[in-house]
Amino acid sequence: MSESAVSNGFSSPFLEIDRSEWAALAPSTRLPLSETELVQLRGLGDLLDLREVSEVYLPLSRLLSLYASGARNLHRSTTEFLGAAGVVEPTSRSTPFVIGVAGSVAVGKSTIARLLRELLARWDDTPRVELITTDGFLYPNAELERRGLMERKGFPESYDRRALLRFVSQVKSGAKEVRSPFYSHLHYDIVKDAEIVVRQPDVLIVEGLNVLQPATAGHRLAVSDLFDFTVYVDARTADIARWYSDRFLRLQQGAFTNPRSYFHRFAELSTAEAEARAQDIWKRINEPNLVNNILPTRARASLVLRKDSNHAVSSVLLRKI
Ligand SMILES: Nc1ncnc2c1ncn2[C@@H]1O[C@H](COP(=O)(O)OP(=O)(O)O)[C@@H](O)[C@H]1O
Ligand SMILES: CC(C)(COP(=O)(O)O)[C@@H](O)C(=O)NCCC(=O)O
Repeated sequence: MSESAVSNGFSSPFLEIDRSEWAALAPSTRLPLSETELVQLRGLGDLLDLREVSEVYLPLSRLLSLYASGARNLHRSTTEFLGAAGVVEPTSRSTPFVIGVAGSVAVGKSTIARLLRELLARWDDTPRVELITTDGFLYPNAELERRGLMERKGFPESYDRRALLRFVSQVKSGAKEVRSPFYSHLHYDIVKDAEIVVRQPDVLIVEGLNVLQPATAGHRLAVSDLFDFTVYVDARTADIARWYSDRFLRLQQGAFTNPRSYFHRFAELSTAEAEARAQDIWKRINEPNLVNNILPTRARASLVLRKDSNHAVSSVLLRKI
């Protein structure tokens, strides 16, 4: 374990835990996930194997469930304290523990968020876990076009940040049922009349590129102010660019062949042309967003997962408590 240097010369707020130390944390409990369940969670990747799950993500899910129980205990004690003076109802219910998952396009956020949802739900303290992605809060394409932002999809200004903040505030304050709009990667747009409904979970995971952004001038709060814990998924930019391109090529041979896909016009490209197209989108949109908007938020995370070129986590940076 060592002090980390994600901090511009200041004494680092993080403890850096290398892979083998972190793996030693894996509880002796049996992995609460079968091989079949795991296969369903893999998404498009082949490397997310049982070893990675048990050495990295199982301890992480345990740590998160400890933080969630800690928050619930704190709520219980403060309710008792404030309830004695009649300031709050003694029966006031603990509100959901909210986890943000941030990082570049194609770094593996959705794979990790889906896995954490499954693992967390298997711990006794956090059985009800819901997951939303911030793409549901992108402005619809028509509005992005009106604002001249079609080339900036995924940049902070391409989201309806007020609606996202309202959504998470409502979940966090214990509302019975809260609705999020739905974004389709197939249509590359918000789908009218579709929605995701969140009903008082124990844990809400909010996954998205920009969830760690602080409030901008003139705004009192950002969604990051409502998180109880945040995870930043980190890797070398050149590796992420390759993962982006690999995923693009796989989609080109799969989802893009669907005539309803926004990217159907790319289905007939040769591999070299498709690769060039992926690199062009990466260079014009996703890399500048990573460098200018996403990376600068890394030091705000509660925990940073550092991945190697094959997606294996090489170290974990945990904010000192
Ligand atoms: N742990 C992993 N092992 C192997 N491949 C992975 C892993 N995580 C993600 N991938 C692959 O990397 C690409 C990007 O992952 P994804 O979760 O879709 O990223 P994001 O949600 O950040 O855009 C996908 O092709 C995915 O299958
Ligand atoms: C939909 C996204 C903005 C990601 O949104 P998120 O859920 O992280 O808020 C991104 O996957 C995307 O489509 N970016 C636009 C550039 C591109 O097509 O890769």
